[in-house]
Parts: sequence; structure tokens; C-alpha cells
Amino acid sequence: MEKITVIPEKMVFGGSCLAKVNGKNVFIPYAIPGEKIEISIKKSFRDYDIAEIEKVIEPSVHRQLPFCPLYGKCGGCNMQHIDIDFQRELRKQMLADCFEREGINVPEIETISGEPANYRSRIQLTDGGLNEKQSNNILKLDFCPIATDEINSYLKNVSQEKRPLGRVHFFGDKRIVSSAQNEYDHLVIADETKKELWVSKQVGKSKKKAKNKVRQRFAGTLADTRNNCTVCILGKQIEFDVQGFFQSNMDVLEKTIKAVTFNMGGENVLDMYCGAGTFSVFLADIFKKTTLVEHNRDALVHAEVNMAGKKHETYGLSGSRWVKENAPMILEKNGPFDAVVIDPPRSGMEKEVCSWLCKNKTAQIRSISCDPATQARDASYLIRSGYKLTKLYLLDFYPQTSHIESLAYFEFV
Ligand SMILES: C[S@@+](CC[C@H](N)C(=O)[O-])C[C@H]1O[C@@H](n2cnc3c(N)ncnc32)[C@H](O)[C@@H]1O
Repeated sequence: MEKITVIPEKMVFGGSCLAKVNGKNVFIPYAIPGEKIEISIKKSFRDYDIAEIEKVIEPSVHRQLPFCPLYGKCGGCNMQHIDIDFQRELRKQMLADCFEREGINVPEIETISGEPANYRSRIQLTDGGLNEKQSNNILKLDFCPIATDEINSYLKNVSQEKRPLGRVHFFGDKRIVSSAQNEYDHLVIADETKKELWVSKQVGKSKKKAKNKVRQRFAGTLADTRNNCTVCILGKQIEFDVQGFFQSNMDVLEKTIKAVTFNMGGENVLDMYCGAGTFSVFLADIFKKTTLVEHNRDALVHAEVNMAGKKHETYGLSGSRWVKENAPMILEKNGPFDAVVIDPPRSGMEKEVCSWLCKNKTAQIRSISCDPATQARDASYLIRSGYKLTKLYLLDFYPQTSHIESLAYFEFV
């Protein structure tokens, strides 16, 4: 295999570094921009190649020894070989790149961060271990340096053989104040196999029919109450289903909530893609009325509990349908939204939701995203419609990985 010496220019979204070899883009995992490395091409495509590092000739000053023995094998971390400050710098650059590619002038990016390790309150095990990267093997583990103490206590005390088989979700955090389970302190274990059996019992039908029913999100909800968990975030209790969506870094979540709600207030606020209503719980303190939209009705069951006693309306349908079927009537009844908080899935805002925001000229939009490329795409539509991007934050929810979350402030003046 031919060995090629390169100095990668930059890290790109996904965490590989980019170098040019004979004019062709080559992506190199586990490299660091600016260091001299010897690589060999492992996979070749029409427009780009993927290479592996054979030797680090002149290491970057930011290169360090990874602190986890499973690094490179488990699919979780991909930046442990870089010191934490430079990691954050690289994540910032990747975020800025996405916006610049859309022709957007990027303001100075601020970083909201927490601990570099021991932060992750959610992990997923398969047959008691971790899925090995690009393989069907299961990696055994009795410690994960990224996970919280509560998860590590389980990994230490329950041997691999005694852990449940199949895919199992763990949520462990000192902020858990109550859960439907009480076997382990501050830890909820959601076993997917058990969920199927539970659903089957609930609807009294065959397992297959029951599963189909669960998928019919608009037909109602069959939330599995055994996976319920309540955490205390900034002094407020928030309930959610461990198998549903909830952030995995509670320290950064608390700081994010403060940044999302900073300098806002008024009559009406919309929490689009609200999940269990995490942001709404805090928005309700500063707005008179909160409107929540979310297509997963299981999540809305929790949102209703979380918003009890607060003036609100929930809509269990997709953002695009809400915009078409409900928004006109709500605007007529309540007047315009003073602010919109929007936290879509990776695919970004639905087209209809983005166009609706463009037309509505809302004074303040706070856009939270788990994919800077789709956030930048949506931002470009907002900016072309007259919104100003006034602030951009890197939300450093996942240190040691190239995963990027971000928060953008838009204003219509
Ligand atoms: C990134 S999560 C944000 C949840 C919430 N804001 C939170 O912080 O907990 C995105 C949410 O969007 C919901 N969702 C995905 N596609 C949707 C759609 N087309 N319409 C409405 N909600 C959607 C998901 O179910 C999920 O709860």
C-alpha cells in the first residue's frame, strides 16, 4: 500500500481531517490539523478518498494519549487524542464553516461547556456491552470515563453476564429525584425487549400488532410508565421517558436553558419541537402563555405533567401540519408570538415551518440544533427574509466527540 505524507488543513464536520492528494480530497480520521502524518488510502470514491494514519511524523502540540482503553474501538469518542481546549476550538471552527458555506457572516462564537469527561448521563448497551465500531462485535466494559458516576457504579457492580440482553438504555444522574424504578440509586434502565412485552400486555393483542399500534403516533399514546424519570433542573422538576428524547449532559443543559431564555419575555411564546417541554417549563416563567408543538404524543404526555398549572396549549402533530392547520387560528386568537424557541431533529426545520417563520417576522427566535449544517441552511432562509443572526453559541454537550450542538439567536428589527 502506497504511503503518502500530508499535513491536513482542517477538521471537517464528522471529525475527520481534510488533506488534498493530487487535487483529490482525502478524509483522515484521528488526525489533527497542522501535523505531519503518513497515510495510506483505505477506501476510494469518485470525489474523495478515506485514509488511515500509518505514522505521525511531526505530532501536533495538541496531540495527547487517549484516556480510554476502548478509544478507537467503540463508536463513541473520536477526539480523545486532542487536548480539550483545542477540541473546542476545532468544534467552533466546524460550526463556523457550516455557516460560512451558506454565505453567512458569523459573529464571534461563544462556547457553553461543562466537564470534559464524566458528564454523560445516557448510554446504550447491547447485550451488556458497547457496539464495536464498524463491526457486529460487542465490547465488554466495566468503566466508561465519559459516563456519569451513576452509570459507572452500575458498570462496576453488575458483571457483563448479569446485564440484560438486547438493546438497553441507561439514564443515570445525581439530579434524578424520582423514577418508576428503585433498584439502583439515580439510575433508570429502559430495556427495549421488556417494552415490547409491556405494550403487548397493555393492548391485549399480538406483539406485532401492539408494536404497530405504538408506531401510530397520531392515534394516541402507549407511554411505558416504567421508564419514567424525573430530574431536577435549575430547581424545577422535569419528567421524561428514558427511551424518548432528553439531553445527555445535565450540566450543559442547565447552562443552555439560561442562554435560551436570556433576555426574553412577553405575552406569547412558541416551543416548536418541544419534546417533554424542557424549555417550556422555563419559558412559562417569563411569558404569559406557552404553545408547545411536538409530533411524539408520548413526549407530550410528559410535557403536560411538566407544564401543569402553567398557562399553555399543546399540539401533538408535526410542525408542518401545525403551521397549516392550527397556526392561523392561534395567531388570530392570541396575537403574534413574541418569541419562538425551535429545537428540530437533525434534519432541521421542516420546509413549511421555516417558510412560516420567514413570513412571520418574529421579534426573537432561539434556534437550538444538533446539526450545524441544517441549522446554517435554515439560518440562510431566515436571514434572506430579514432576520439578523445576533449570536451563535457552541453548546459543548459532547466533549471528546466531534458532535456539535449549537444555539443561534435571530432577531427581526
Ligand atoms: C432535538 S429534540 C428536542 C426536544 C426538546 N426541545 C428538548 O430539549 O427536550 C427534537 C424533537 O422534535 C420532535 N420531532 C421530530 N420531527 C418532528 C416533526 N416533524 N414535527 C414535530 N416534532 C418533531 C422529536 O420527537 C423530538 O422530541
